[in-house]
Amino acid sequence: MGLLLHIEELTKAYGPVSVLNGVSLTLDAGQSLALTGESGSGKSTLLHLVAALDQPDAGSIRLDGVEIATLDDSGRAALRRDRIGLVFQQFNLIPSLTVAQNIAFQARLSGRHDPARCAMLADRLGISALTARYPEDLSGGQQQRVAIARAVANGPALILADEPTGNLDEATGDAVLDLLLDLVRDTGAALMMVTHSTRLAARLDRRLHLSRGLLSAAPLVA
Ligand SMILES: Nc1ncnc2c1ncn2[C@@H]1O[C@H](COP(=O)(O)OP(=O)(O)OP(=O)(O)O)[C@@H](O)[C@H]1O
Repeated sequence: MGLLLHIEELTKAYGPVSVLNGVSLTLDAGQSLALTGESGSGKSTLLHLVAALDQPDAGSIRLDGVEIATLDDSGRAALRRDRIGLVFQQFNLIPSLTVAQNIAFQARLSGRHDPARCAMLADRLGISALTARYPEDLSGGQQQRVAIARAVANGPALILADEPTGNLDEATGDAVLDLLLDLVRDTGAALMMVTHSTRLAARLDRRLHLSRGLLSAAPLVA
């Protein structure tokens, strides 16, 4: 499968605090990448830049050959809606919508709502019995799984997941990663996943470690 994401020499500072100092990486369609690094090392910052939610100070991010910096606001919104599945640490579920409506939300916006796929995802994530409930009636781990279902409901080319198993017990976290890796295998999506778990990171195709604003190969066992 071909190159999907090409990041070159990315830098980002917040005021005097330099967070990314020249980050480069490539990711192929159908490939999974674990991103590790200490708290505050810039992992979320990197995902935000790739998701076009924030702009780098310098460097290049190309998705399918398209330089994200050349897109205007609506182009970036379309990219997030149609090509990228985002799972962030804040789940950002819509309180006035049920679980089922939350899961379908992004897919409906992009005109790709598929009820059978939503049902399959809810089943795989163990939240089928919760679809009529509202987010405030769910535990943190249940909300996290709703956010994951929503992120992948419309078959994104790139799944960006920031600690997607952070609120889950080990067995549920394993099941969530099983689903993400099945989607990578079955749909050819690429997965970039931040995790603090070396055990989970070991199940992905590649591992990179972010430290002092630079990426390096992460050891299999920390
Ligand atoms: N909007 C912002 N304004 C100022 N500083 C920021 C902003 N966002 C992040 N930072 C700083 O950038 C650094 C990297 O933060 P980031 O959230 O990317 O780290 P992280 O590796 O994802 O951490 P964690 O594992 O704790 O989630 C931190 O020092 C943080 O305080």
